[in-house]
Amino acid sequence: MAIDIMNPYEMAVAQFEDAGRRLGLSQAMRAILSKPKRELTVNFPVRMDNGDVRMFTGYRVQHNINRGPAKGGIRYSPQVSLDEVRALAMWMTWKCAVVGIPFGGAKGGVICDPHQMSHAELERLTRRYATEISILIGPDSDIPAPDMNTNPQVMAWIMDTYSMHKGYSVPAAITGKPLAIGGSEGRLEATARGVQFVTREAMRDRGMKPEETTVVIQGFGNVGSITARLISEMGCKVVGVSDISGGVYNPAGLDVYKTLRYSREHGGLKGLPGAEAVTNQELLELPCTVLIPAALENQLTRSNAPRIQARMIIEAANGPTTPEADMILNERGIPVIPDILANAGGVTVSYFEWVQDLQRFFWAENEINNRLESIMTRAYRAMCDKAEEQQVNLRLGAYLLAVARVAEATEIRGVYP
Ligand SMILES: NC(=O)C1=CN([C@@H]2O[C@H](COP(=O)(O)OP(=O)(O)OC[C@H]3O[C@@H](n4cnc5c(N)ncnc54)[C@H](O)[C@@H]3O)[C@@H](O)[C@H]2O)C=CC1
Ligand SMILES: O=C(O)CCC(=O)C(=O)O
Repeated sequence: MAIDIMNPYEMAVAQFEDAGRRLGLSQAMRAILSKPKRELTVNFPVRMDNGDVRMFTGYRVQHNINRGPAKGGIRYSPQVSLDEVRALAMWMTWKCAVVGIPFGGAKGGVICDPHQMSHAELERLTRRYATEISILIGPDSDIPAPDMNTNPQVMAWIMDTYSMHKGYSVPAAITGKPLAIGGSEGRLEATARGVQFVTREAMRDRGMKPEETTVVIQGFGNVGSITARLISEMGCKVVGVSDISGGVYNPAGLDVYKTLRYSREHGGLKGLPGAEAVTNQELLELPCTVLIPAALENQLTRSNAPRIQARMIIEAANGPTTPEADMILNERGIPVIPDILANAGGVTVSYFEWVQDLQRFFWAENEINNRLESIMTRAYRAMCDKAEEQQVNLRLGAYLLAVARVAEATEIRGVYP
């Protein structure tokens, strides 16, 4: 591990502690909120297509459930670790609190490489993992959703497996499902749409005109690729994008629709005609107005933060910026719109999906998008006001709001003596 790459859980605790100290939370409250409430590790067998049986390890961590049922995605990746899932669960708690939706925070993960598995293997892995974590999940207790390398199909298998155990369909047990089984209009685009609303507000505040704004996006999956489309529809010029295979750059602007089609047809961005190939590290340091990390944690570190040329960073990924990089960017006057706010559009529409499933009453897409816009812009404004009032950066502004809400719920429930 490179020296400036941080353990994500230590990073999440450091960010929380910063807010906890400033809020004057008691030692007991800080101890409660810095630890996950429940952690489940499951080791389970899956029969592979060649007949072999392989063991897999998965996790489901609930950080806090004082404001409502636990909520958060499931990640499939060879790099998943318990500390990563702990961090992602804690970030979910603050995310739900900062946008004011009635959930606590959770996250799940399975150590696997879905790109090396067949559809049938992935289904068997998913169903077995869902069974193993079914002691925690449910519409009133813990509601999973997609994250990296999981999608509506995976959510459908989890919903089906959970429902098979119950003996009836329980759509509200999971969100991010296909529309045919109780998914919500707008959920697929929701995280990116939230990123777009927040980017638009942050640009307006700084007098950045879309036609003069260049954007670089790291990650071209659900969040990154749809963000690229929505941002270019806003009139901004997307000059660089990347995926795990590397990045592509054209200072004159990429044709986002052609790029999307190329990536779909070729299974990635590598070799995109009319663009210069760059590495993911080079991509982050390209000249641009707005940089949007939309892939992984630990991308902006103390090593590259001094060389970032963007005038503003929007964290579509969870945890892309280490606390050291945060300090450097802050000193350099580069605002960072923090993950817990910037990418909260996904969980916000997951909340709408859960409500619709519980009521068996579905809303139109424009209603979803309008409600999302109003929640995201209100939360963005509240974060800016808090940061201004306390003379702190935007991450701390968002944390002060979120942590205070979770601490208040914890205190008022009297869950500690
Ligand atoms: N899907 C959702 O609704 C939400 C996702 N997020 C966060 O957004 C980020 C992206 O998630 P999704 O788009 O859902 O995942 P995805 O699996 O759809 O896409 C991930 C993208 O990142 C790229 N990538 C993977 N490893 C990389 C590396 N080492 N360097 C550069 N690129 C790499 C992949 O090639 C892919 O293009 C994650 O941090 C996730 O936690 C946050 C909120 C909600
Ligand atoms: O939609 C959800 O419930 C959670 C999405 C997620 O995992 C995230 O916001 O990081």
